Amino acid sequence: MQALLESILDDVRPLLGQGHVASYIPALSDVDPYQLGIAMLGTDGALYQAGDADTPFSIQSISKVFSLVQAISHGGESLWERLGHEPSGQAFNSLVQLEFEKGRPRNPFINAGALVIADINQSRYAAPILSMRDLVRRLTDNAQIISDRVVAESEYQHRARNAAMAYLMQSFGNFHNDVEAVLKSYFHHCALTASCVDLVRGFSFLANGGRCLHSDEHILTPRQTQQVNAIMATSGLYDEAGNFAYRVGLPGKSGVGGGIVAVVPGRYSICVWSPALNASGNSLVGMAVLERLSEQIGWSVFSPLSY
Ligand SMILES: NC(=O)CC[C@H](N)C(=O)O
Repeated sequence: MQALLESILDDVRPLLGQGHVASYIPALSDVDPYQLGIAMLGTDGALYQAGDADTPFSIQSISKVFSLVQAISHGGESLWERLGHEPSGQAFNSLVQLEFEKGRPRNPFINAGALVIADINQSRYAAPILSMRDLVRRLTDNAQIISDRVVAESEYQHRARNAAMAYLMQSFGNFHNDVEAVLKSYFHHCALTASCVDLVRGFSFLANGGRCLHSDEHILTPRQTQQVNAIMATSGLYDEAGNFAYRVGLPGKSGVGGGIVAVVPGRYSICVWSPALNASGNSLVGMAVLERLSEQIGWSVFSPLSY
């Protein structure tokens, strides 16, 4: 497995230099686009890593999975009264559908949906920024995880689009807390910084029936785990979710920091990171790595041979 990861990284290195780092968040535009790392954690505890797998990066929308898990664990099914679990077929920060559908976001992994989830968590926690950071520290088994204040501040300065979504939802009665306060929480969640190795630990419960691998903590029920994986598979890569299902065939979640997490249910959590993005805001080289991995090992939740 180790040799395979190394050879896949060597294989895709010529693609480095294609795509663009996210520049609409100025603090992310300075990141060196030539970085590339991968980590994989088996449910048997075996950890494999290659390239820049220990380098922390901005997890951005990967945090939307942690926020959803937090909301499910205190609210259960009731959150689906405020948003759906249908793919959107739109960009992660699109506004059009939101007005047509009367302020009810399609799913928790587009920005509008994640803002509703952040609003739900804001109602529940006295210190929403810290409670999310602590959840991520617990899940990744890394007490050093922090939210990068420079990134969070930069996102807040350039919040117009996310603010427009939140105020639009408020106008439809689907936003309960102070919009500016929820935006700050949301940006701090996006600005959490973690490495590929941290994130494979952080996502191990989704490969392991809801139980965290290192602590055996029960994070979600097996049924809830399957449901979160299903939403990742249908909506985790925004308007590229179909392409990801076709090319990779695993539940996945991307972020504009260039990270993509994928889950092989019952077997592995995987995280690949390379900062330059394609037109849908997903890591260009990350997609290529996961495609080769899935091709060479034959993993896909759509293939009977892999299970
Ligand atoms: N796709 C992403 O990673 C987007 C997250 C980013 N913080 C935003 O709100 O725009």
